[in-house]
Amino acid sequence: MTLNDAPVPASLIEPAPGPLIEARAISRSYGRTPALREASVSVRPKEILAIMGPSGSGKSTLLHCLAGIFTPDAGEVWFDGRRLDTLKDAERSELRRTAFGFVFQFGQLVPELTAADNVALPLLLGRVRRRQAYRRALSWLERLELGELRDRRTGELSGGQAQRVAIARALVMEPKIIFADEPTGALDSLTGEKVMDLLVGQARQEGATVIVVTHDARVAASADREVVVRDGRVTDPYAIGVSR
Ligand SMILES: Nc1ncnc2c1ncn2[C@@H]1O[C@H](COP(=O)(O)OP(=O)(O)OP(=O)(O)O)[C@@H](O)[C@H]1O
Repeated sequence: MTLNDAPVPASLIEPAPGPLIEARAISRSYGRTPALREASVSVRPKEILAIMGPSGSGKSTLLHCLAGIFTPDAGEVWFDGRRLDTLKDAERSELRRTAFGFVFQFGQLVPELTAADNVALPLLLGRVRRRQAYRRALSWLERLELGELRDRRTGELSGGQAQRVAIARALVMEPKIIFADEPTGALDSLTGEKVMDLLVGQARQEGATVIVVTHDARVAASADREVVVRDGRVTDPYAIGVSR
């Protein structure tokens, strides 16, 4: 076979997929405090992106704007070919409920409910039948090695167990994208590493995109790419100081 007969790799024929989610020069202030200044970032489908940067630099604000929880004062947010920041509140809430999953630092679980109840909850709110909702919830709890704790109230779980329940609850809806804000911030380093491995491993299996805000370089190391936020702007970690 000559070089000319060699099959052309698909990556050279097919264009790289466009971004799944993108912030275009977004700015956002809290009163007179600017938190984001024309920040831009784009994330490809199935990519795991870590957002790092000093305290107060605007990481959480960026994540909240990407997730449609906050609306930027200027700039645009695009998700899956649709402009997110100009959607009506009801449409944006529906998108958040169906296509987005969230894992925050303190899980945001309902402590009086059991692990199974917490994971089934988003399905029940989406009108999935009770029996099916619990079947799916239990299968996710098992995937996250929590099957035995299904009937335990989440207020009585350890931090690491609670974060795994929060991951199960985020993934049960089969979201296209998971937003995680310091998901391991309240855990010791070993537990944090395990929780992050589970989040990344399960997201990869499901083909979900993950955007994770973290201070922890080990958490960032399990991402495909990292960006750094400084003074409300996103900079490439390999070209510090260059605005994108
Ligand atoms: N609710 C608020 N009201 C007023 N200012 C706020 C509010 N939330 C954030 N800020 C300010 O906006 C800026 C960016 O905050 P943000 O929480 O996005 O940063 P961060 O990088 O996530 O910080 P950290 O790593 O400490 O969580 C900071 O100067 C912060 O003090």
